[in-house]
Amino acid sequence: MGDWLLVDPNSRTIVRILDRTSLFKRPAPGDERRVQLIAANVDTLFIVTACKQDFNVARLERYLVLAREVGVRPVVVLTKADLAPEPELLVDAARALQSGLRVELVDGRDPASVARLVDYCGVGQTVALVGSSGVGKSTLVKTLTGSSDIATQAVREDDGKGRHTTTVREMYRLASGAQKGGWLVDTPGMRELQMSEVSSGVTEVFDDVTNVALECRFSNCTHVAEPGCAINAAMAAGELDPARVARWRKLAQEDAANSGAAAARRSRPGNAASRR
Ligand SMILES: Nc1nc2c(ncn2[C@@H]2O[C@H](COP(=O)(O)OP(=O)(O)OP(=O)(O)O)[C@@H](O)[C@H]2O)c(=O)[nH]1
Ligand SMILES: [Zn+2]
Repeated sequence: MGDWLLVDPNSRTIVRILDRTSLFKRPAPGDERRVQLIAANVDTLFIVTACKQDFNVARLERYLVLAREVGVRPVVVLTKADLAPEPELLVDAARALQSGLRVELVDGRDPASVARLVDYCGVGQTVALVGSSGVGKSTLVKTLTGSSDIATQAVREDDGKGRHTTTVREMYRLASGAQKGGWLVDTPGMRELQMSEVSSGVTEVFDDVTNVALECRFSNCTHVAEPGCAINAAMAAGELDPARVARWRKLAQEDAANSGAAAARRSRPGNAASRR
């Protein structure tokens, strides 16, 4: 979902699908050699997390890696601001993860509070939501679409026979005040994205660590006990946070393992036996 189509206004037929500016995809369930497309042309990714128990730096970093890899702008949306004693501390913790990272603190139920997100939601903009269950994504959808009943906000799609049918409610029209805005994607597929083939995302989100790693004496340094390891030296000198280094290592290893498995699946011949 999320493709922009060039449509002939007279015949109302599709002329072509416009080139995608971004694309979230994953291995297709059931046939992992194929890819399933999840959302195209997303401009902004709202990484939704609640100020309560849900707040977790490692989880935020995972979503930041995905955003970077796909090339969409990440915005951390901290919900349930009204329930946290000192939400500003969490805002600071999130901002520290990446220079220039935008972090917005909201009470998702309050339109005045959610209004700070409208800049990302204008006409022509597509926003996608990610975040754990219960953090307040549906509540944000309701407030951002200006509807108390999101069931009425279903996307209308052409069914190919010239009639409009109402399909799955995973894409919503945003409203900025009385004006129509862009589009909001809230699909379960976004919750099942994997850390696979995201090595450039990992490198960029953890550039504080990866820049130091460039200084290691051996280019294939594992940063465990090698002589001349710049990562170990920087941790010893208090210049790198060992916890962040550990999170980087875990994500990089997870990505390498998943990416290797994905490449192996693709190279496996399909139905080799039946072709003989
Ligand atoms: N106090 C407070 N409660 C909120 C806020 N945002 C959401 N809630 C409440 O949190 C609960 C969960 O919100 P949902 O919007 O259903 O969460 P969700 O992320 O859509 O959850 P899933 O559908 O399971 O993915 C609901 O009871 C909301 O009313 C907020 O900013 N402040
Ligand atoms: Zn090293």
